[in-house]
Amino acid sequence: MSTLTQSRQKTPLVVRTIKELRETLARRRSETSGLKTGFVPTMGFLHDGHGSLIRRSAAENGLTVLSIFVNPLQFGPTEDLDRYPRDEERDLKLAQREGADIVFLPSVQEMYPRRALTRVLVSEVTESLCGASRPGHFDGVGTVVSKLFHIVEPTRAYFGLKDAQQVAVVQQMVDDLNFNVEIVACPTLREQDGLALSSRNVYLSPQQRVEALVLSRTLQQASHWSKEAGITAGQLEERVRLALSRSPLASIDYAELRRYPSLEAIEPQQQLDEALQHSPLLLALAVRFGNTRLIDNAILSMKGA
Ligand SMILES: Nc1ncnc2c1ncn2[C@@H]1O[C@H](COP(=O)(O)OP(=O)(O)OP(=O)(O)O)[C@@H](O)[C@H]1O
Ligand SMILES: CC(C)(CO)[C@@H](O)C(=O)[O-]
Ligand code: BAL
Repeated sequence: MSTLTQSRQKTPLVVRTIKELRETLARRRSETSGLKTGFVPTMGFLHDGHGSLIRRSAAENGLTVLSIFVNPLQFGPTEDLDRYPRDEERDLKLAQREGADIVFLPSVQEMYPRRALTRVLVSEVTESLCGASRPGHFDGVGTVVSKLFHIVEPTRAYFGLKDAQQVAVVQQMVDDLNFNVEIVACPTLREQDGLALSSRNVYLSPQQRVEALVLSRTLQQASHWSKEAGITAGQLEERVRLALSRSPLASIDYAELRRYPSLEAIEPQQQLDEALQHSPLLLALAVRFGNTRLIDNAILSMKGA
């Protein structure tokens, strides 16, 4: 990864209002016909996982818009909205380095100026995993992503597979509501030791940071176990929970195998090789270390797929 001090790109334009963003986009589009817009929605405190999304967008589109907005609607009342990490100056340097053209940084007042009465609710795919353990979370995500898509009108939007359920929810919403945007699902970037990059990693104490490796380590083991002849979904989940529970600081929120992207449940007695003939499977983990909740996952596909 290049250093934050490198600045080979033009300084991105920072825009804080919807009106200015719309006017800027209209101007750029009228100057260049057929201009493709890539969009990377984030909550800021950017890391190289975000960087990989911005880089890909910049490589695939004439214009890249990055949004940084900590969306209150997707946080539960006891969650970390108030202490969510923020560093605008550092974010703008990373945005510049990775090739963002416009950074949209709205205030809460700008995004939700009046009593907001409309919500975008996606059913079924939101009812398990993070949707079950964070009630209302995906209503907030669906609502803000819809608003952002209406404001930016992107050709393509880039989302990370670390949040695999979010990708499934957004794709479902785009299909159901006929948003004219291509959703691009991007692989999870990891630290050298395997920990998935996440803004919330900053909350971890040194000891929790070491213990947090149990997520990626267990996912790797699970990918080997999934290839054992005759292993069932229930057996795999059981081994995964046992491996996670060996870490003294880890408290399991969920560790589940589901079909992907439908997120349908799998019968525990179903053999994996049989289940995989119908769709890929998502092995999704959410684990707490003290007050910090981390997620990670692996998508299992048929051999050679
Ligand atoms: N390690 C990563 N690799 C690839 N994409 C990522 C990674 N981490 C986050 N993203 C993606 O970046 C986008 C913005 O995510 P967000 O700003 O919530 O970052 P985050 O690191 O996931 O934060 P948090 O720690 O709060 O979950 C999402 O599409 C998310 O999936
Ligand atoms: C997509 C998103 C920016 C919506 O607030 C958020 O859920 C995130 O950062 O993944
Ligand atoms: N990356 C998902 C945003 C959230 O945890 O609220």
